Amino acid sequence: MYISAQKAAQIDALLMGDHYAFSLEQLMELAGLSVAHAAADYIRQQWQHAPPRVVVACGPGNNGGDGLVAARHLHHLGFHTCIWYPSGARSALFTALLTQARALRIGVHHTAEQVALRRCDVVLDAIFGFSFDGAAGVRQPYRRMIESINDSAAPVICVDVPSGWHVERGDVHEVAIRNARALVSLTAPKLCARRFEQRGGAHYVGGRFVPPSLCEALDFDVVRYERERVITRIA
Ligand SMILES: NC(=O)C1=CN([C@@H]2O[C@H](COP(=O)(O)OP(=O)(O)OC[C@H]3O[C@@H](n4cnc5c(N)ncnc54)[C@H](OP(=O)(O)O)[C@@H]3O)[C@@H](O)[C@H]2O)[C@H](O)CC1
Ligand SMILES: [K+]
Repeated sequence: MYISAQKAAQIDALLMGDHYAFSLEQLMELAGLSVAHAAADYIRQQWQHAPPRVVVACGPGNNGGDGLVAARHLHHLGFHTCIWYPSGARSALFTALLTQARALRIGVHHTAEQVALRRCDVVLDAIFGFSFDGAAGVRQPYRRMIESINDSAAPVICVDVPSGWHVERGDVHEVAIRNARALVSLTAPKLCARRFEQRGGAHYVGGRFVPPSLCEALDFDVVRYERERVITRIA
């Protein structure tokens, strides 16, 4: 059920290989849509009367891309959303995702000061996913970003892996997201999700697009989803 960082990368490579032929754009859209639905589900359960502003903190890789997509879907689901994106777009895909967000008048900010994170906000953590390497610490500006999220004491919903956590061993690094309340695992939970569950966090899985034959080939469980939902809550 819980997979290593290596297996997560293998799943991605197979999905985008000749046999399944998904594009990165497709996978990111499906991932971001799942994240938005899981975040909306969690927020609606926790804040019944005054939905908070959702600050989507995006890192430099595809985890950040999932965040850019999720911000747009959260906007369509009725949430007040803004994007915190310190890096520049690294490809035409990211430029397009930023353009789509701006066209919806979603604010795109570069610095902590511009975002002005408040205790009553919810942070969607899309800083690092399964390719994070914490051996030499977290490089700037992401170190500062994680520290200011921790300082704000805002509750955090994490995309795929809580940022700064070791993908397999969990919360073992000095600089890491501390106030993680919910986790949205994409495709299949990574090993660190076990530690997350042990702390009592809400755990969702999104990935209702993974061909069962791929689960069989790489020996991981097919996730069961109810009715037409794109996510399922497993803890
Ligand atoms: N299968 C799916 O459902 C899909 C999941 N997706 C999401 O993609 C991420 C994995 O994306 P990837 O681009 O491989 O990597 P990350 O976003 O996790 O991070 C890579 C970037 O982070 C930088 N990095 C790594 N370590 C550090 C560090 N210690 N300090 C600072 N920066 C760091 C790294 O920089 P390099 O210079 O080292 O290259 C990268 O820029 C997965 O988790 C899902 O969320 C996809 O959307 C596809 C579908
Ligand atoms: K993350």
